[in-house]
Amino acid sequence: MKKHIVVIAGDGIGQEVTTVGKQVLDRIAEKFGHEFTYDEALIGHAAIEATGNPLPEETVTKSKQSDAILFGAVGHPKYDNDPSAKVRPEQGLLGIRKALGLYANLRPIKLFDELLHSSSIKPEFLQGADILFFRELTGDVYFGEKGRKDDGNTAYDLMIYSRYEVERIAVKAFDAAMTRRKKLCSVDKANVLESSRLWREVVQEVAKRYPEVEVEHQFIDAAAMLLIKDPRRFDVVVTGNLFGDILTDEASQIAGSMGMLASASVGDTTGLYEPIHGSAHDITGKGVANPLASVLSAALMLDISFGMKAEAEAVVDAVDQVLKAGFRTRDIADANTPKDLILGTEAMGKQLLSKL
Ligand SMILES: NC(=O)c1ccc[n+]([C@@H]2O[C@H](COP(=O)([O-])OP(=O)(O)OC[C@H]3O[C@@H](n4cnc5c(N)ncnc54)[C@H](O)[C@@H]3O)[C@@H](O)[C@H]2O)c1
Ligand SMILES: CC(C)[C@H](C(=O)O)[C@@H](O)C(=O)O
Ligand SMILES: [Mg+2]
Repeated sequence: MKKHIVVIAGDGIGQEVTTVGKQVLDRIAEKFGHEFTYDEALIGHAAIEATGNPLPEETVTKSKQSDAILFGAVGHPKYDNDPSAKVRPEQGLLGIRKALGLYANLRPIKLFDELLHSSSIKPEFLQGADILFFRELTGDVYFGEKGRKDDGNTAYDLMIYSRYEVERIAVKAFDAAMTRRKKLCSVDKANVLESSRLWREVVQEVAKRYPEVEVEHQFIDAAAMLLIKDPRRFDVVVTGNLFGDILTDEASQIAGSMGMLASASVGDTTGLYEPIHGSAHDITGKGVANPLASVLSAALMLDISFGMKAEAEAVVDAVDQVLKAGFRTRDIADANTPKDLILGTEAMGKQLLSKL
């Protein structure tokens, strides 16, 4: 199959990890007889530096014309420490999600067996944990009206959801639950927020179309607690943009590290595949970032956008083999990991390629 992929590496470790993600895609193409062509596009701080705009029009055009997008990360300390900055790298990411109508962000929480004992959570609470988050991605407080009033002394971000926005993400989540363990947990704050009461109402309506799915509703505060206390109780979780952002960073500790969590942002058009982590200023340029989230995002691309199941499985299997062989990046190593098995980004990539 011929596929055209746009690589939007972005900022910080985004550059380092997408290099490995792309190498893995190349190896898959070679191994399975596909032809993948690539283009690059700017976003975030890198785009601001080059064009003054965190999301140049050209990036949107190239993305729309592609078959899939491999995304790295955006962010720069310069803006994190300057709340008054009007132009920010993160606007690039939010903008491309909106421009491409990528309303569903699938974040699988997959714990590789080999990492069971290196997690900060006790293995007896973790073994067998397997959660698929559906984070709504183009609505909520992220995209509601925002601003300042009273001479800048009051600020607001409107938390807003429309029925159709909740319905379409709920349908995707229920459809996925039907292919899994048929359990769905919807997370909101309906005891306080009106937008959450609409959320719950719509999820209850959609649930009637899926009588086989066992549905529970949890408030975000309780869900955050249950995720650590008993991760195995969850199968599919559907939630809003902000709650999903926070809960999945928390859930990264079930998988071992932020560097292990991949995601697929899908909707109306071209899918965008992005690790859940950011540009990680603290390790940028050190060559120690874990590339597996990018590699596993590439696997999601193969599966979801290209329908290449065997190819996707080959990638996940290679990750599994590398971990079984004992190799670790720093973030997933523990006190028992021999020093010579702790690899940098590039060396981890080489190990993966050797398994493919
Ligand atoms: N999708 C995105 O592009 C995205 C996501 C989150 C944060 N950000 C941006 O990234 C910047 C840094 O934010 P942050 O520090 O809150 O979050 P972060 O995800 O960048 O980093 C959080 C912690 O996880 C570690 N980490 C993250 N990815 C890793 C990897 N692949 N391997 C090893 N360790 C990894 C980092 O070193 C850091 O200690 C900010 O500017 C923020 O806005 C972007
Ligand atoms: C950088 C930021 C805009 C982004 C988000 O909040 O969606 C990030 O945290 C993520 O999880 O992809
Ligand atoms: Mg996040």
